[in-house]
Amino acid sequence: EPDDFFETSFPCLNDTYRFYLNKVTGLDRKYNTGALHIKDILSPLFGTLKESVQFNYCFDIAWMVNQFPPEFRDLPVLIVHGDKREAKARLLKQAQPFPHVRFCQAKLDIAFGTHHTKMMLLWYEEGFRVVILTSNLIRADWYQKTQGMWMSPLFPRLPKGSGASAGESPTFFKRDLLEYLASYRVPELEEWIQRIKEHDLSETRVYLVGSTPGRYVGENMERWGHLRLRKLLHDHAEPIPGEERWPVIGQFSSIGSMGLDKTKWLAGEFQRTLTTLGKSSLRSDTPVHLVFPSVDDVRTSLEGYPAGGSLPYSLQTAQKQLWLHSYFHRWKANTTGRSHAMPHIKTYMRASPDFTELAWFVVTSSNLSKAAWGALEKNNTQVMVRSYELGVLYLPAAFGMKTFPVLKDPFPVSSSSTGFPVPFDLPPVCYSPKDQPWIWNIPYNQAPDTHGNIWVPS
Ligand SMILES: O=C(O)c1cnc2c(C(=O)O)cccc2c1O
Repeated sequence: EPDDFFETSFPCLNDTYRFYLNKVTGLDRKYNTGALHIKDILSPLFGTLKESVQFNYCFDIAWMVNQFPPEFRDLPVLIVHGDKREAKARLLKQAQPFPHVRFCQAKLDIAFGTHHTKMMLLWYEEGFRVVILTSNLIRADWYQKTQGMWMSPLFPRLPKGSGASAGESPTFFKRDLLEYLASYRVPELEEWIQRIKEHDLSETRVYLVGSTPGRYVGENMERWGHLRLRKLLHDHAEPIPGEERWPVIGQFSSIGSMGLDKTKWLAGEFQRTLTTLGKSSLRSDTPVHLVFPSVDDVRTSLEGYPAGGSLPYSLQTAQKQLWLHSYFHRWKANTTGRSHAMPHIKTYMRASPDFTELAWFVVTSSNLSKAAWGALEKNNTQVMVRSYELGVLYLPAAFGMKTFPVLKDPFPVSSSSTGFPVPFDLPPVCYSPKDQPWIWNIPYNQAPDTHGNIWVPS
């Protein structure tokens, strides 16, 4: 069975949580044991590929084709993207030399919406696998950044004639994945919805947290974005004594416009979601730590200032919300050797006051923005989501635990550890008074980066 192969070929993978970081070039090898490159994900050791779908935002088609092993390199690949007009034309032109690469344009009918979702559907001779990740399909996203993924188990085919509800997981992942795919309302995904129905996804222990553009009312308000997360935390997490002292941590690589003060969205509806545990919710006294790289974090990174090209926080947005910057903490990841590998991963979690336990953990494509998570409108009777996003929620109950212990030293990996491998250092470290959040469209010419260069955006 390939999963046994999985064990023998990748003995150092953590298959408790199936949460992996991307390999980073230039680190001591110790910090890459148990990390995966895209070529590892597409390796025959994980299954004998027949066809795949790549949902993403940014694509280098020639580079992507080259990441498949030669024996899989001309198998059909469907690209699900959000490009329109000239951008769509450029994308399709990239695939001219590759007739096996086809395209599906996701509908983006609400302004400023983007197709951020990053997911691989891998259909093998042996079954089916899903990967939900944070990396674009471009070389730079797999080189010297901190990125993450959830890799599903190998889902075997169901016996012929199995009922529609067969192969469901305790977290209803199968239903939720099918609903997410159906939300695109495109013919190209129909055959994939059918294929997934024929497979057994029952070993899945994570909950799916997606966003699909739209304006939702009534029960539909809880299907996507942060109200989906709130519903899951309400239904499947337990209240914790003294929970108001359990900090929320949000970590992301971009930031949207969130209004003139914290009550407009962040400390209101979004914090109400992040502080929900069972019946209890908005704890306005709960500490909220936001992790976003400072200018110096970027300047001293492996990539240098160019890392900031993937941290698109604009001056226009930043200057409208200076109140936000008091929440900010540095990017520090000595635990994974990734302090100088700038984050493109996005994670959210609820930690104990001493940061030794987690009440839950999310890895997702969603940055800190209303577009991604949704925002309430019309006196809280409607929620508006602009973008496609996808992530997974880890809840201790789904792993037979009350909380997740935080794994102190995730590298080298132990395959059966019950500690959760949080990718950056806890507790997060506050910005010093001199620290500034990275802003990508202003010059930095006072201090050279690791490559001796300055940053002067055009
Ligand atoms: O991974 C993504 O989904 C994603 C989306 N957008 C951007 C932008 C932008 O939207 O201007 C700029 C730089 C990087 C990204 C990026 O990495």
